[in-house]
Amino acid sequence: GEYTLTYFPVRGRGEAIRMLLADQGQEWIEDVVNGEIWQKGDLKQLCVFGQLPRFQDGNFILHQSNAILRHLARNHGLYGQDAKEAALLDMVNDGVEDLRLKYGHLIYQNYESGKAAYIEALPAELRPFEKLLAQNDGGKGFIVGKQIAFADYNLLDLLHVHLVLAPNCLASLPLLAGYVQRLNARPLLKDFLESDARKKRFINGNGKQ
Ligand SMILES: N[C@@H](CCC(=O)N[C@@H](CS(=O)(=O)O)C(=O)NCC(=O)O)C(=O)O
Repeated sequence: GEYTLTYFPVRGRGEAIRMLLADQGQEWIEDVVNGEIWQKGDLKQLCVFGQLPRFQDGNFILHQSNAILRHLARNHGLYGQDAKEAALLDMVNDGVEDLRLKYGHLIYQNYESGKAAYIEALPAELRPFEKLLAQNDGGKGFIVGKQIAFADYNLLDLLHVHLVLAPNCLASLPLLAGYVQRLNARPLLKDFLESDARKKRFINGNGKQ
């Protein structure tokens, strides 16, 4: 059905969804909610958990960014080739979520005081993904199996935002560095990354990055 993403004018928890849709050649409506509108509360009270993103697939409404990614994965062949690959993709996506939560805590709770220590610890936080790449076809492909999956888009977004926070964070993680370059070069994703909408979009809601 027709896709609509209702979210704030930030990358945040919406960007992996946007990159999946763009790379899969899908169109969608950006229903952008700014802070003022959100503060009124009318929309918030309609949201299952009082939060955004909200995704509409025709008249089917879904919340929770990871549930949205998985819904799109099921409908676009982005959940691996079998149950084992699907399970590994869930493992990877949960690992992305763990680090995303830590990143969100840094950005929104203790940016000034926590930034140095966070960056110091970052290579160790990212190394599990380097190892997973190394175990899959020498790290020259995707995070699991032989095809791109929803967890790739979520991991790519996580790497994008960490490269802004700490430009050298992949210096000791060559497979991840190559992975980012390789995915960024995918024609439809490249167009998306070069679009004005992407370029003008803040990463987080408080302007910190
Ligand atoms: N687990 C949820 C978390 C959603 C969430 O935290 N949304 C925040 C915005 S952001 O963290 O995704 O940028 C929100 O709606 N905040 C506004 C509010 O809580 O009133 C998800 O993954 O979708």
